[in-house]
Amino acid sequence: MKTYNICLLPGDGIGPEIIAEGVKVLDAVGRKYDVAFNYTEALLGGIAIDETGTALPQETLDVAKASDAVLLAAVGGPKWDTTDPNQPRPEQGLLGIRKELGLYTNLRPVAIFNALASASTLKPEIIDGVDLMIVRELTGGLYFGMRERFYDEEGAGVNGANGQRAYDTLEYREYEIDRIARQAFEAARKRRGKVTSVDKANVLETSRLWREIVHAIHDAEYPDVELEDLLVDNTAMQLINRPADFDVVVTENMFGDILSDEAAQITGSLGMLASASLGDGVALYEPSHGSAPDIAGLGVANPLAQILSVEMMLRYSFDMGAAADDIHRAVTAVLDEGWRTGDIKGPDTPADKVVGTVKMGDLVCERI
Ligand SMILES: NC(=O)c1ccc[n+]([C@@H]2O[C@H](COP(=O)([O-])OP(=O)(O)OC[C@H]3O[C@@H](n4cnc5c(N)ncnc54)[C@H](O)[C@@H]3O)[C@@H](O)[C@H]2O)c1
Ligand SMILES: CC(C)[C@H](C(=O)O)[C@@H](O)C(=O)O
Ligand SMILES: [Mg+2]
Repeated sequence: MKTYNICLLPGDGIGPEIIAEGVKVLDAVGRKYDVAFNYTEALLGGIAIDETGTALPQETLDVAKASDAVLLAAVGGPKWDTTDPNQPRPEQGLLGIRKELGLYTNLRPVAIFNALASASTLKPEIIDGVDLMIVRELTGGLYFGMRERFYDEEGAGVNGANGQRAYDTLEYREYEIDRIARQAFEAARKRRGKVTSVDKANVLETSRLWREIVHAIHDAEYPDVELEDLLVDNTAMQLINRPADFDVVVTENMFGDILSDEAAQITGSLGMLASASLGDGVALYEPSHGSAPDIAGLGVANPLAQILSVEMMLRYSFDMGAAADDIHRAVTAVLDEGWRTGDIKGPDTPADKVVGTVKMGDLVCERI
């Protein structure tokens, strides 16, 4: 029997609740296709800080690197929120594992499930036909540049300030832009053949370099793909104005973070947005949303972004396209039958169709 080893990182908040549903779905697929999934759970984020003092313990990294794929839920929460730069933060664990595993490509598919059209913030005629893929650069930019907090004389005393100062740096190397641009063009060739490259080239030097490199690769190797440039502020507006016009959207780390939460709302909820983080080795799959501390422990979180991340794992890491299709079909069927978690229910959803995290996972498994 084919066996895959999966590193599980439940993390914090709703993390343990939703990852359990992802595992349930994997097991359902395993039974159907006679494949065994072995799980090794490891610590990441706030729980890792509590138990080991660091958000990314070496042991977690070792388990992740030795696995065939990593399934992550979410990290963070108010318990560990601090503005003290000397205190560990859960998010450092997430950024650390992305960097250590070299996961420079983050794919965030924004597809509409027809049954959820009424859950979208946007009008039905605007979301009709929306199917876009955000290709977010994940290991560079502002998230990983030099940063510092310090005191300096200049600002001290002005309006009573005591002179604190801080900076973050936004930096990109040519090869980092080159490789993410290729990922976007390759994705576009498998989709509808269009790439929108999002930057802020009217202001930022990194964006001007980004634009030059994206165009050079396009002209030399992907002339068959349609390429458009769009400034990030305009993109934020166009995403809710004409979302169906986008196919592949490629952008730097922070713009991608912001635009993907915005795009999630087109689908109805952040609880629907899956993601795959890919590099040259083991890949990591996680929902795009966070640990949702406001609903943690209540059993009401939507597990579908996690389950759809499992779908991506089967497709990208295990070459199990048929099983991935089964998951997608099962989720579609459950939604078509009217089942909803709280975040995607509409004014017309009957109360007996509103289910919790575990029930939603069960419904998907039954249809696999
Ligand atoms: N990948 C990650 O681990 C990740 C991603 C984003 C935020 N975070 C962290 O999560 C913590 C909370 O951040 P936040 O509140 O800004 O963002 P969040 O994504 O956790 O939540 C935003 C809103 O969406 C809702 N939501 C999110 N996922 C949901 C789901 N599956 N089902 C139903 N509703 C859902 C939440 O209840 C909340 O109202 C912070 O510590 C943040 O740093 C982690
Ligand atoms: C938690 C945070 C560091 C993370 C990010 O900004 O990358 C999250 O918002 C995401 O979108 O995965
Ligand atoms: Mg985010």
